[in-house]
Amino acid sequence: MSHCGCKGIRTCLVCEKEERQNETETKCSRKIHSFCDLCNMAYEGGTADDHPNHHGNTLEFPGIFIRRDFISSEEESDILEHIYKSPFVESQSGRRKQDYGPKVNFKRKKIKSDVFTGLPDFSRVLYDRMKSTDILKDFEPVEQCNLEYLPERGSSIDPHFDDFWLWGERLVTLNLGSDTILCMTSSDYPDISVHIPLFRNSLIVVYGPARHAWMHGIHRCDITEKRLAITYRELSAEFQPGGEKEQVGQNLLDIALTFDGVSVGSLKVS
Ligand SMILES: O=C(O)CCC(=O)C(=O)O
Ligand SMILES: [Fe+2]
Repeated sequence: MSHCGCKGIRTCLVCEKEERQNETETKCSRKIHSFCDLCNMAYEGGTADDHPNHHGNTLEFPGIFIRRDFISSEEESDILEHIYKSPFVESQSGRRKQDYGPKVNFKRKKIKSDVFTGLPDFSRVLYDRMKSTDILKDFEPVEQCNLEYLPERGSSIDPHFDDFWLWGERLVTLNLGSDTILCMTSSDYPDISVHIPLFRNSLIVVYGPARHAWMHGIHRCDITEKRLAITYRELSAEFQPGGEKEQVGQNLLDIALTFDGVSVGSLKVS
């Protein structure tokens, strides 16, 4: 498991380090709580490997589902091989990305689907497997984003909420390449952060309070080896059957599930 220095101790050294680079921000003194997917509980001061010998105060943390070994190592190699046949585009905070989805202006609430050719072929088998787990049996992804994190580029993702207007309840991520930690923070709990283990080849579903009440991010120092995250998103109620924008949603879904897509960055701009 990659190590950021804040595991098992009470103060978040990551935030402290970032604070030292920017003296104007207030010092982070959040107490780390490590989420254990085998107990569905977070433990103050714990680490991802403690189970079953946990100690420290407990914190319930609903809205996280983890399926370890969702894919095998052979499948991981195959998927990565597919991914690296397509070009990446530079993204923020040292990340690179590949997008399979509509072009969206979240501020203006505008969606353009003409650049969207569908999810990639290799996602078909993952889609079928996702739907065979109870929590995802009605999951219909309309967007896939592949994010590459590299330690030498200092890749990270700042704490954020994924959009609520277009994207629905469940955020689903397949973790490839290496382990890392998803750090959850909430302004309602200024004294704590919750560390969710993202095991290599595991699938995570973020939903409920973990989706709505907690921001998620990944610290730079938790990326110690190359990591590739594949995130699938579903539509919000407004774009689902019975919603005001049902037709727009259906159109996106029809395109997505052709599994004939090329990443948006691969399209020739005329
Ligand atoms: O890399 C990850 O696992 C998280 C990515 C993420 O939060 C996002 O793309 O919105
Ligand atoms: Fe996110």
